[in-house]
Amino acid sequence: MAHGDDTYNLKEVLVTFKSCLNDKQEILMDPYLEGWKGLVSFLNTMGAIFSFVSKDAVSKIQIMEDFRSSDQKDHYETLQSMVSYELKNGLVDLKKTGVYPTSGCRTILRLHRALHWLQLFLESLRTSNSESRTSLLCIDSYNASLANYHPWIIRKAATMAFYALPARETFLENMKVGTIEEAVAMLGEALPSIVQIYDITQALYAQHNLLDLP
Ligand SMILES: CCCCCCCC/C=C\CCCCCCCC(=O)N[C@@H](COP(=O)(O)O)[C@H](O)/C=C/CCCCCCCCCCCCC
Repeated sequence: MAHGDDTYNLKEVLVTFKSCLNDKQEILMDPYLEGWKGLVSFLNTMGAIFSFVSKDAVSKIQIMEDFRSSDQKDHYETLQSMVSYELKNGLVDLKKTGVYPTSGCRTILRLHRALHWLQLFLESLRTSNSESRTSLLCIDSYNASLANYHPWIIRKAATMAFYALPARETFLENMKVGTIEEAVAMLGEALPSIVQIYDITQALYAQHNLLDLP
């Protein structure tokens, strides 16, 4: 799926997240980035109001894809190998932004925080009812996660954009995975892998004191 490609199949995207773990419970970079690219394609259908979000996600995906096509690509095969390689070689700005403003570790940390938002949002979408407002579900999930890392101006812009989200039933229909009930069931199937990826990444970053990278 290319950047900015507006064709998407959310079922495939969420299945891609399922394929992120290898048998050593390491997170494979390529399907992780593929999953994000699919989400961005879906986001692009939500209107130009989200283009500032989409651009930021695309630029972070691109940074990681550049690592994956560089001479050092093997070190970026999993999140675990990336952390070990970058730390061993002093390639991460640990305290303040300096020589490595776009290290793999800090770039993945931004996507990882966004994955927490996604997890909360999908869970609330799944368990809400037809009366619930998607915009409010999204605002609540955002405030409980990503917003804590964003300055006032981004929080304001994000909140305004969330009000443009369609009603819950339209949103679920836009997912194009069948009926509303089927879309809800698909969220239930996809969430455990997203939670697992989030938890493994969180533990990896906590173990190496990387959760506050500038
Ligand atoms: C099955 C249902 C599907 C739900 C579909 C969700 C689609 C979401 C697609 C992409 C999510 C966007 C991920 C955004 C990554 C943001 C990373 C970040 O925090 N970046 C900030 C910090 O970066 P640095 O400056 O330190 O490099 C950056 O400042 C942020 C800029 C843009 C604003 C980010 C707002 C994030 C809101 C995320 C919610 C998206 C709303 C989607 C609504 C469906």
